[in-house]
Formats: sequence, structure tokens, C-alpha cells
Amino acid sequence: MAPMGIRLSPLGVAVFCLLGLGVLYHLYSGFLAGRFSLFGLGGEPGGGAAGPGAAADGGTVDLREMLAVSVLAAVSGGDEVRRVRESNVLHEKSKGKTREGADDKMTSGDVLSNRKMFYLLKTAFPNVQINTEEHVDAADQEVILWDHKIPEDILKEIATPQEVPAESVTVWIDPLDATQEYTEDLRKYVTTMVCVAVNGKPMLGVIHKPFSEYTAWAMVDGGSNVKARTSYNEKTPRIVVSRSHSGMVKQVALQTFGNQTTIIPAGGAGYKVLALLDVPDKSQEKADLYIHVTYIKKWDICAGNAILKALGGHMTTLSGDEISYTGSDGIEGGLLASIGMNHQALVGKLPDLEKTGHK
Ligand SMILES: Nc1ncnc2c1ncn2[C@@H]1O[C@H](COP(=O)(O)O)[C@@H](OP(=O)(O)O)[C@H]1O
Ligand SMILES: [Mg+2]
Repeated sequence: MAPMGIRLSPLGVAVFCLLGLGVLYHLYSGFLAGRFSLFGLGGEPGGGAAGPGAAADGGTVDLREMLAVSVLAAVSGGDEVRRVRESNVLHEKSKGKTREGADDKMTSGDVLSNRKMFYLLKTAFPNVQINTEEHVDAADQEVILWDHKIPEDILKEIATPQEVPAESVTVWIDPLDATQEYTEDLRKYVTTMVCVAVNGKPMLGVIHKPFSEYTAWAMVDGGSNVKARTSYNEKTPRIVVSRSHSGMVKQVALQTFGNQTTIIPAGGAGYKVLALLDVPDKSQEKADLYIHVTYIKKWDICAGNAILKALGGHMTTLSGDEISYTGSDGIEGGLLASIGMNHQALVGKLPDLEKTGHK
């Protein structure tokens, strides 16, 4: 018997409890669905090494299909980059400072390209880890479907599917390389890039130039649509270096290769890798080596590393160490990129930056 003479019927209590549970379920199911859909799109949205990674039971992915989608993503991102530049409304901002005190810039071109590239890849390959340079706004999701067509030039070079476990894959997206130069309207330096690493090793890379609509791609042990030049000057190389994050690179280059060496300052890590290759684009300068001495991020260099490796070249730290494209998003040891040369001999010539204070 309840107080004040009110009798509680067991049936009434059961109905009341069921109703309460129903209300709770309704409230929480929406919340949980939201959380799970976010996980499906690569976990925590946002720049940097985003998300909890691929599910352990994510099955396999075909690298040839990943290459097709990567090319599509780089071209679609590039369309955004071009559209924003041509509108002249860049909404330029600083994300902060680099370690050396330069502005780390971002524009609408970076953000819109990032969104296109991320969602194209994430929708096609929901189980792989994707790291993008810019923040992805989860409230502004976009489902961009891939039509499952592999372009003829890829099919011609890579005859069979190349399956790997989804959990072994890390994708790196640079939605706009050479943002500094983009803001200065130096269009030739600008690229969009996608890289796919397997167990940390760069396997396929795409570098796209949106303003000349040129795209280079390559897959290690697969094929490519670009090749090395026939010869390189190893003795007095033309060296392409950063124009806006140079550090002491000129001193290092001249000290190593002598005063006869030509230094070519240029924007963008993608542009500088293309400078080492046989690229038909008229706006592209040519160089024999690419050296960088300051800190740099993996989305800036992974695609170039994969392409050079696929063509028999090398990209390592200045001490000759291979770069692993998992985990942290930056590398400390500088960069040396070469093709058609004895890379280890070049490493041997370079000074130890820690000792000489050239870092
Ligand atoms: N010291 C540094 N710290 C952070 N990012 C750097 C850097 N040096 C180069 N980068 C980034 O690497 C890319 C190529 O640099 P550079 O043109 O100077 O050679 C640029 O990428 P984004 O334009 O994608 O930001 C640039 O911001
Ligand atoms: Mg960028």
C-alpha cells in the first residue's frame, strides 16, 4: 500500500517503466547514430592525423581503385582551388606560426578543396585512415559518390587489381600545396596531392597542377604516367629549394656542392618534386635535386616520395633515413630528393645539420 491511500497497480508501473525506456531510447538513438556516422567517416573530423583509424575487420582495398579515386580527388580539389583563386575572394587567414615564425596560411581554396578531396576518398573507402591538412567540418558532410570507373591510362599501366588490407593503409591529403604562393597569385607553384601509404611505406602518389591541368601519378611496382628525365647533373646540380620556408638551405647547398651550384627558389613541395621529372607543363622549371632543411609535414611530401620511389628515385631525410607515413604528421630531419643519381653518395656529402647549426 502506497502512502496517502494511493494504490499502485503492478501493470501500471510496468507500462510507466516501458514508456520511460521508450523515451530514453528515442533520445539516445539519435545521438548514437550521429556518433556512429561520424566514425564511419573517419572518426574525429578535423585536420591533422584524424580519427581512430580503420576498423580491424575493414577487409581489403584495391590500390588500383584507390589510385583512380585519388586522381579524381586531386582534380576535383584542384577545381575548387582554381574557382576560389579566379573569384579573387580567398578569405586568407593565419592558422598560427611555423616553428621558424612564418605565417601558416589557409584560404577558402584550402578548405573547399580539402572537403571535396576528403569526402570523395572517405565515401569510396570508409575503412581507411585518412589524414588531411585542413579541418573537416562534420556538420558540413558531403557524400560524393565515385562511379567506379578506372581511367584507361591507369588500366593500361596496371593490368590487375592490387588488394591490400584496409587497416594497413594511411592516406595523406594536401588540398592545396604552396598556399603562401597561392595568396601571392603565383599560380604555377600550386598543386593538390594525394598519397597512399601501406604499412607506412609510400605506395602511390598523385600531384595535380590545377592551373595547367596537369596530373602526375605513379604506383610503386605498378606503373605511372610520368617518367624521369634522361640525365641529371650530379657534380654541379641545380637545386630547387623553398622560397618561403628556406631556413639555411642555400648555405647548406653551396657548402656541399660549391659556389657554381644554381639555386632555384620555388614554392610547394609538389612543384619541387615535379622539377626533378620529365614534365611537359611549360610553367614547370627543371632541377637536379630538391633539398629542404626545416620541419615539414607528411601531406606535403608523401605523394612526391611515392612518385620518386615508383620511378627509381629517392626521398629521404638529410641523413638518408626513409620516412614512415604513419603516426605523427611531421618530420624533423630535412629532405633530400633525387632521381637518376647515387642518393647515398649525396647523403654522404651533406653536412650534419645538428653539428653545423644549419637547421
Ligand atoms: N618549416 C615548416 N613548417 C611547417 N610547414 C612547412 C615548413 N616548411 C615547409 N612547409 C610546408 O611545406 C609545403 C612546401 O613548402 P615550401 O613551399 O616552403 O617549400 C608548404 O605546404 P602548404 O602550402 O600545403 O602549407 C609549407 O607550408
Ligand atoms: Mg596545404
